[in-house]
Amino acid sequence: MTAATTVLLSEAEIAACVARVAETLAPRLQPDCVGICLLTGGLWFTADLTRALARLGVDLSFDALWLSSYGDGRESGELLLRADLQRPVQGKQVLLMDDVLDTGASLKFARDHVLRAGASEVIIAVMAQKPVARSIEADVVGWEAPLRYLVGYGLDDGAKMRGLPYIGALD
Ligand SMILES: O=P(O)(O)OC[C@H]1O[C@H](OP(=O)(O)OP(=O)(O)O)[C@H](O)[C@@H]1O
Ligand SMILES: Nc1nc2[nH]cnc2c(=O)[nH]1
Repeated sequence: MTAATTVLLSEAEIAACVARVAETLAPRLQPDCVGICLLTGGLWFTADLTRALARLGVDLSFDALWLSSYGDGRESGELLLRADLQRPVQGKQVLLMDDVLDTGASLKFARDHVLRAGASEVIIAVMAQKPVARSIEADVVGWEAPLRYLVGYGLDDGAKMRGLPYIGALD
């Protein structure tokens, strides 16, 4: 563990949150639902959530959308679409999965993007949500996070710390 990191949510607590998210989502998901991971940070939550859903008998189609706005900094900046979807979502229910909902700029872009591509419904699941006023809300939230700079479980500090199995705060 990096000395300055305070553990906020342990590996076991993350697993319990993901299981709860999967149980909440499972009854809402249609057989042709397309699960979309917001890269890069959403990868870890998406991997765990898709496996938790599979344990409940839900097998999603899988795709990814690569967005970037924070770069190596700690503030939301210009939002870049680095790589687009690989599969059509026309007429389909979409499940967007990401690590954290902060200002909402990334998920708002992603939701608008898949709606423009013809998705019939968009459900948003995030591992963590910060207490910030914004124009978009998640449908299912794993953990209500404090207003701190988070790392671990996909959340990076200059591309490092994503692989930490817990969520911590640097500040
Ligand atoms: O609600 P917001 O203020 O938009 O912040 C949330 C986004 O910030 C991070 O992405 P980042 O741009 O750092 O890219 P990354 O996925 O490569 O970490 C995180 O993975 C979310 O996608
Ligand atoms: N690593 C990291 N990325 C973010 N993107 C938006 N909020 C955060 C945060 O707290 N930590």
